Amino acid sequence: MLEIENLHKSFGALTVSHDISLSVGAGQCHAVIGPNGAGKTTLIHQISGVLRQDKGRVALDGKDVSALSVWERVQAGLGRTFQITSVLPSFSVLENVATAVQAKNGSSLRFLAAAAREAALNDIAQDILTRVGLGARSGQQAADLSHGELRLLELAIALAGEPKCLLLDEPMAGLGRTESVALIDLLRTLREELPMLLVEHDMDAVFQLADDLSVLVDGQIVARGTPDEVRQNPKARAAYLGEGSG
Ligand SMILES: Nc1ncnc2c1ncn2[C@@H]1O[C@H](COP(=O)(O)OP(=O)(O)OP(=O)(O)O)[C@@H](O)[C@H]1O
Repeated sequence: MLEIENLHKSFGALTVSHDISLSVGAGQCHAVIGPNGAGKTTLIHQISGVLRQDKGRVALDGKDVSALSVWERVQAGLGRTFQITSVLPSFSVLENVATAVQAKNGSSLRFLAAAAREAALNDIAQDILTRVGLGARSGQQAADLSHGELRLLELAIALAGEPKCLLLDEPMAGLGRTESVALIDLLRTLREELPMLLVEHDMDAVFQLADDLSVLVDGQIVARGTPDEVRQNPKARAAYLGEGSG
């Protein structure tokens, strides 16, 4: 579903992505882990279109999206959650999601009268909110949500775009234990129908969610495989898991 081929990016003399290739298949979660400064954010930014790669290619569902803008990639089906929140704080929770539903489906609902269109958008938004566990919070102003609820709202906004693949950039950041467990459960359910590329520091989340793992160090993938394979890989243990290579 998502294919990254030989992505290469330098900032001046510093090469931050060295010919990175990886793929995310249908129904799969592929996680990228690595120490601070390894180049994870730079990689995600090239995939989402925030940064343009020097070389290489990003393809979504067989279509080359390398030259598209961020918004064009979202329209092509690349959903993403942001480390910096994309929520509109003065809007209600429902309005935040309904706005995203409208951006995706507005033209298909244009034949409806205004009131019916609004009801249809709200119904779709409410279903998505229920799915992520925020159904009871739809009338709240987004500014009143807790940090954990905001992360769920971001996810709901991403789902409203009906993505073919989801980029998750540190979704567990700042969550408490209970919230993390709930989000991991939700992502496990979503993974069945929505392939994901996950960048995450929380190893509990990574090992519970990932089918495939790539370990990024100094802009290069030094190990890859299933979580169990990576756990056993001396290079991965030495580079990231904080153990000796023996
Ligand atoms: N715009 C930029 N100009 C110059 N150097 C940059 C730029 N963006 C990132 N870097 C450098 O690229 C390297 C990789 O940064 P990046 O943020 O991608 O790492 P990361 O793995 O996401 O780190 P973290 O886990 O701390 O978020 C770092 O050395 C960083 O200082």
